[in-house]
Amino acid sequence: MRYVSTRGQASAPDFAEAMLAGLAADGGLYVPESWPRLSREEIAGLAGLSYAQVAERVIAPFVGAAIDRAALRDMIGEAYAQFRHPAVAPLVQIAPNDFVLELSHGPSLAFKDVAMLLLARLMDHALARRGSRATIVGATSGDTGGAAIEAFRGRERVDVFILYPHGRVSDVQRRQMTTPTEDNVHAIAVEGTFDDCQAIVKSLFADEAFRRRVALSGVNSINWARIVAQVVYYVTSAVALGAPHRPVGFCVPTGNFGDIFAGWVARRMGLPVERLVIATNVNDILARALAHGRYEVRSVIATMSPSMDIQVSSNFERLLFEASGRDAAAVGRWMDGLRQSGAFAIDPATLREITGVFSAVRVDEASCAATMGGLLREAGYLADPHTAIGIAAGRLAPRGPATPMIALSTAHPAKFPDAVAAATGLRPALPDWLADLGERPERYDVLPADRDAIARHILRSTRVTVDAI
Ligand SMILES: Cc1ncc(COP(=O)(O)O)c(C=O)c1O
Ligand SMILES: N[C@@H](CCOP(=O)(O)O)C(=O)O
Repeated sequence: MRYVSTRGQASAPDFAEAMLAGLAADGGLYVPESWPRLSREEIAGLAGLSYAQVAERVIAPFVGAAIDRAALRDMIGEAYAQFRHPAVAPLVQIAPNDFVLELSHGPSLAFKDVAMLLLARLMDHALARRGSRATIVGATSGDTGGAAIEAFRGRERVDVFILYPHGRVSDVQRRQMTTPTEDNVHAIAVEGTFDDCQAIVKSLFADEAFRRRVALSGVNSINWARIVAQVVYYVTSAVALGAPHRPVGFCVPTGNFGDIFAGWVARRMGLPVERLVIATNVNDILARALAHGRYEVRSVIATMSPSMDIQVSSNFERLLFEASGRDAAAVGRWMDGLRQSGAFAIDPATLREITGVFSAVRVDEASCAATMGGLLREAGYLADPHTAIGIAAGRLAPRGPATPMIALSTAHPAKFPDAVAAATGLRPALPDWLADLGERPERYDVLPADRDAIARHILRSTRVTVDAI
């Protein structure tokens, strides 16, 4: 399978190259040249299979000949054996037609584990075949960092640098990044927002000399391999509720738009998804964009769902590319507008395509807290603030009366104990393997939101430079 960039000026010959590149050389994001399809019969045939078996069938067409099928099967098997629930991503019913898809049974207690544990194995495999190594640089608003550090810690072929906004992640999220002792992982507290961190990462990717010098790669959802692994749970959950014979809706707590874009991919492959609901907190750029056709960056507001405190929602670019009929020139103009003035207008035809499938609902802090409290009282369900935003948005979004709505539970409540305790009166405890997290020594560097300072820090610290390859 060949991959093309959303900006039209770069391509990758296969899955492995697209994965190792992370971001395309023209600044765009990779998507497959064509979309694989799952027929109704193939979808029906997934019923009763294990999560790993479904994952292999969904992921294999995107990987093509780049990785041997038996090796892919082994890596998938190993990755999903790390989950603490036999179903990997179990569905919980909270009302007659409302379900929660729990994605936080992995080692870092967030949905990021689903993709990251596989990505670490896929990258190792691709690097070993090339006899090379990589420096991974990622930005996190809280969860990607912990999952990436967990998945890549101690791996010989990669050094990992994670940029997070200083003082804007929860204590548990920070400690997951700062307490691992392996010397191939580095946490950097950036004096800025997540958007600053993400902009710095993108600008490092745009620096060809730096990119080559450190063999740069990425683990954010700008990396196609992240998205493809996330498609799987849309398929397993829809099939569990009757697909292909019964359509479903999904509501997804959204920040960087990677998770919900994976839902769009599942639909594009043939899964009967009636509606995809973008759930945002008060950082509502996507809700405003869908309502008014204008994507306009504002200042980030800190909330009790910090992982969604994002303005520049990277994967929206992939949706714009698809919804505009793969008009790379238009995407280039929109992204130029965003860089120059912090805004762009979406043309009416593209907006119609988007709103035909997606709805967007903004959930404020009071509704988020009320949803957490109500869920515990009425359904006995303890949700974290991100999940609560998804559930609240699903209740407010337009839907057919018979269509089951699946809210994605993206994090474990114990990652946000203060917010959960304030809303419910219950303070969730960390699971056994993280019980002493608060006592482990921390190790991190604090740096200004300055691209050059961060580039120098990475160059000084990485063991991977082209001279060393
Ligand atoms: C707990 C949690 N929920 C939701 C999101 C938003 O997901 P996405 O960035 O894929 O839209 C994130 C961050 O990515 C997260 O960590
Ligand atoms: N919410 C994310 C932000 C980065 O998203 P990604 O999916 O693009 O890695 C986080 O928790 O770090």
